[in-house]
Amino acid sequence: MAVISPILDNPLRALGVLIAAYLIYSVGKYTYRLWFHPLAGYPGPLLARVSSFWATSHARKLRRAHAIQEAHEQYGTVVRVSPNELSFSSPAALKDIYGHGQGLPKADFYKAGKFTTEDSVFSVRDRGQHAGRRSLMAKTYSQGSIWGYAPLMSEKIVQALDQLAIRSQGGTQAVNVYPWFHFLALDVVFHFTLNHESGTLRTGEEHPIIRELEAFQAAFAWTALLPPIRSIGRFLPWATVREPFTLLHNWIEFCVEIVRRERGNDKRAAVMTSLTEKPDTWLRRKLTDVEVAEELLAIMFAGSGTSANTIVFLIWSVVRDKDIYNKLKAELRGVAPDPKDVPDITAANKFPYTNAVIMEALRRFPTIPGSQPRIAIDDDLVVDGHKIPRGTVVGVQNYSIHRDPGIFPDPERFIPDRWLGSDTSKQRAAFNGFGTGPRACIGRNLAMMELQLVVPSFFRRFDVGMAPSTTDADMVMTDGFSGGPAGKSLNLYLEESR
Ligand code: HEM
Repeated sequence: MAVISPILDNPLRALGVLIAAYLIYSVGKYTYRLWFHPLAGYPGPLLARVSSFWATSHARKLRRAHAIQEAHEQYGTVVRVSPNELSFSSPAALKDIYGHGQGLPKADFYKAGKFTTEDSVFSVRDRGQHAGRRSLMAKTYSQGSIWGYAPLMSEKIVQALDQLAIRSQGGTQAVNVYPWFHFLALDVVFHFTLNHESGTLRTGEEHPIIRELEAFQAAFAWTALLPPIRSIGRFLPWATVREPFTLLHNWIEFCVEIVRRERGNDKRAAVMTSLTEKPDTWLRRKLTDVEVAEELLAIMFAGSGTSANTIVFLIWSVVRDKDIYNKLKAELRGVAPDPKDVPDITAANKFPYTNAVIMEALRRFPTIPGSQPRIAIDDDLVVDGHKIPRGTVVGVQNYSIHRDPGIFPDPERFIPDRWLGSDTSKQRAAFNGFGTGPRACIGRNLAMMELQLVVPSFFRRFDVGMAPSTTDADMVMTDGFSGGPAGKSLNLYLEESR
């Protein structure tokens, strides 16, 4: 006490002691992380090795995946991207992290991926709990069930293309197709989950849920940075923080209300039936209204922007390359005599060049571009030959593995032919657009069907020209966990084809 009281008596001296203590603590922490941490031997940007600030600052600028890719180009296939996180970029790592047995559990990062206070199949981290929830829905997402939904999806595609045709006035007016493919993708998942149409395709007016979906991205980013903000965000005085959480709250209320209403409806959507009828094997009871709503919210988020942005990037890539455009048009003229036809899904599944274009769009523009972080829970984990300490966060980001020049030569170029050779097994082993293993995309069949129906229908129906108002900067991919074009616009001239 005799030593402390002269310090406490003098506020300036007390402040100096506090600052000195903080500096000593920080120097100690950074020295440990740099030289004595179990990951100290891994290369990476200096700031990333001592602090998570490097990764979070790039995340806030929506370019975390790009920064990590630059680090891979500089340091190789394994990079330390945070004091406790390694990013890998090899097919072997894909198998080691996501593929084997049950795969590694998702990292705490996914806690931010909850809409309500409950977990969904997307956010849940426990492997047993995940298996229970996923098995409830697996049949609804099988290819057989999804293909049964093709006629309804085709109707929606015709609605969307008709709206584009009206707005393009015979090819004389540039049309921004970006919102229309978002309306379409949203209406598809809306109908799939809620058995209702959102109305946007008929009226051309944005459904409030579109803004609410966008708001979730901002809320997700804030929550990943500062978890407690999730419960207080909508009461805060700052509009930039308050607004996304308020919109998110409205969206949750809307979904819970629909679940309450739909439970007793014998014409409810198949996904709703699968979530409400049988007990969850892990919980050993049926799901509550909020738990069902959480699943629906997750599906709408995971299944709309991802598909829509893939379509937008694909169209842009095709229209700017005359050879690819002509090859695609030639294939489609050969298979669909009527330009206004939406093809049958069993036929569309086999259009060779169209499917190569789709694969190349999913490779070049993976709409989940960043790492899908997992946690090492055992002491004996080996990833691509590296022994990984327990507790380390590990991941492979699609933005990087899809740009491996050894597997995809000239990776920045859009080259559908790379999917058409006699042996494409190397490319397919490195393709991770829908994830790998037990946590891979449950909606893959729905997304693929959407791409396989939209792409031929759009390019068969229209002769397409790029409007000069579309710039390369508009089409730079942002990474806000899901990736999209920065400018949120793709302006095109669309003339009815013959
Ligand atoms: C082109 C479109 C799509 C792409 C590129 C895509 C990609 C992915 C990827 C990479 C994952 C793994 C994420 C992770 O581990 O963090 C994932 C998971 C998931 N996706 Fe998709 N997705 C698409 C469309 C859809 C659709 C249409 C739905 C639903 C209707 C959907 C629902 C989900 C769900 C629920 C998960 C979590 C699965 C689990 O953890 O068991 N996705 N998706």
